[in-house]
Amino acid sequence: MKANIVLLPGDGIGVEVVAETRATLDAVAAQFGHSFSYSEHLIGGCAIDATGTALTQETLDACRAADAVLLGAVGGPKWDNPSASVRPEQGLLALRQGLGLYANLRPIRLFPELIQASPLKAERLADVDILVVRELTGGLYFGKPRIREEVNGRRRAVDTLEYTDEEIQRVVELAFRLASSRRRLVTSVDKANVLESSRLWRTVATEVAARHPEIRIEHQLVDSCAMRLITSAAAFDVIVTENMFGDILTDEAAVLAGSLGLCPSASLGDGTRGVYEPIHGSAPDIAGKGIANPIGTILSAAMLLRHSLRLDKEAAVLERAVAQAIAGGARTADLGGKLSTQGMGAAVRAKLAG
Ligand SMILES: NC(=O)C1=CN([C@@H]2O[C@H](COP(=O)(O)OP(=O)(O)OC[C@H]3O[C@@H](n4cnc5c(N)ncnc54)[C@H](O)[C@@H]3O)[C@@H](O)[C@H]2O)C=CC1
Ligand SMILES: CC(C)CC(=O)C(=O)O
Ligand SMILES: [Mg+2]
Repeated sequence: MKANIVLLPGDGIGVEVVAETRATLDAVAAQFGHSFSYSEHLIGGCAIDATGTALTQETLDACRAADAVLLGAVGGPKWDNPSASVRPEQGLLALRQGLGLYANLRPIRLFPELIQASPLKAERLADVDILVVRELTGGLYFGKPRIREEVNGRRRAVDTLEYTDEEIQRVVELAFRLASSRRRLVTSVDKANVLESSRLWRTVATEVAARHPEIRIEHQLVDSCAMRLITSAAAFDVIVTENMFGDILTDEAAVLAGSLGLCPSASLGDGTRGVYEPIHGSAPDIAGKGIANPIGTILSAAMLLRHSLRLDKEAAVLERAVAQAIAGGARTADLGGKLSTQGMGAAVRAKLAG
């Protein structure tokens, strides 16, 4: 098949992990006789430097016209001035909103050979297989008003956590659909003991659950959820939650896997187009050294093959190649190894045909 893929490497290690993933997608295409064409566009800090804005209309239009988008990461110290009027992260938020990608699927799966890479005891990690469905275009990252001002000599700032019932319903509905082909448990995470928006979330989640009697629902407060992710992660199947809660809980859950650099994601809306990106950021502490782990991005590309291109077999072959490379001892520095980003990509490609 022919597919038009937009690459948005972004900033920092985003550039390094996307380059390695493109080479890996090319290897998949060659193996199965597909033709993937790529166009590369700016987002984040590099877009601010070139154009003054973190997401140009040109980049957004290219993404709208593509079959799928592969993104690295945005941000870095160069653009971190708290008084700056434009920030790299705004580009990513605008892209997600502009493409209507309201659900971010973040699977947390463990490779048995990496159990020792996690600081947690092995017995806490047995049977962990979690899918976090993070709401992506609402909640605290998008609510209005958003204010920063000075009033009577005092500095004041406001962020707003706002949801409509429709925004909650569509993402929770998706979580239930996904749970139906898994272990049939949805954990809806909120802060309903304090937040009005969470009480609406819990009410709507309960209404959605009533339409899916074959699937169990449990409600969990976000603070105790953070604790259970460490003490009893295997008890979770699908977690569905607010934008910022999901952002934070998934970085925590990455510790179960052994490294933030291993974890992929798919940002999806109602159609087949999606944005696929690792859950990590631009990692300024290791950027430019060629040592970032590309596996989170390569596994995001596998999600791209499955969700946007409907290439289930190719996705499975790529995921198997990653598993075999890791089983064969391939390790970047975050996993205690010595492989470079390119070395890890090459180790995966070496297992593709096998
Ligand atoms: N989706 C995105 O584009 C995201 C962007 N960011 C941005 O990234 C910048 C840095 O944020 P941080 O809080 O430092 O989070 P980060 O995720 O960039 O890094 C956290 C830690 O994990 C390590 N790490 C991350 N990815 C890795 C990989 N692939 N291989 C090996 N080690 C890896 C880093 O070296 C660092 O020690 C900020 O500007 C932030 O806004 C943060 C999260 C998501
Ligand atoms: C806007 C992003 C920087 C938020 C984030 O950390 C993420 O999506 O993982
Ligand atoms: Mg994050």
